[in-house]
Amino acid sequence: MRTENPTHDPVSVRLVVGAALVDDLAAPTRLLAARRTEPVELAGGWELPGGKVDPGESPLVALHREIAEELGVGIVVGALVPGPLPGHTWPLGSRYEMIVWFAEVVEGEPEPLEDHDELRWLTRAGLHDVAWLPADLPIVDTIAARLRDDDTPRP
Ligand SMILES: Nc1nc2c([nH]c(=O)n2[C@H]2C[C@H](O)[C@@H](COP(=O)(O)OP(=O)(O)OP(=O)(O)O)O2)c(=O)[nH]1
Repeated sequence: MRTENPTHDPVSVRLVVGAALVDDLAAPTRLLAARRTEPVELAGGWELPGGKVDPGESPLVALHREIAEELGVGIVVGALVPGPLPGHTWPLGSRYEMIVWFAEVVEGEPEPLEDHDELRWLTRAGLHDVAWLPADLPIVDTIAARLRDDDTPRP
């Protein structure tokens, strides 16, 4: 049985993988945010697509699996979004830690197939237009520092 663990002991904390999906890994200007549909206490909160690593599964395999299941796309994975915990993970409350990579869609168009009911591509200026889950706020700030301002002319 898992125990509550405020110190993020990796033995009892479950690893979650997340994708910071950007429009272009080489020159990112937009980040994909996804609105959760469950559980009820998290529904309506915005997050990075991803999910729990299955027992015996490698984190990168889990990332590709979760993104294919949730969004129906293939991705290429870039650099880590380095978190403050050992292994560059990010704390998600006391039960989970998340490892986050930048990634870019290389096959398909993202759709909210599973676990989400809306997707939005956010520019750096609009990153806080959605209500991120609380644990995601420092992650989003770190991603923001890597995004370029979107100066593409719009019709
Ligand atoms: N995927 C994801 N989960 C997050 C983020 N922020 C955050 O607090 N969480 C929490 C929500 C959940 O409690 C946990 C991840 O679980 P999940 O529900 O996404 O995992 P899963 O897709 O494998 O779901 P399940 O099959 O176990 O139901 O981490 C985030 O940005 N992305």
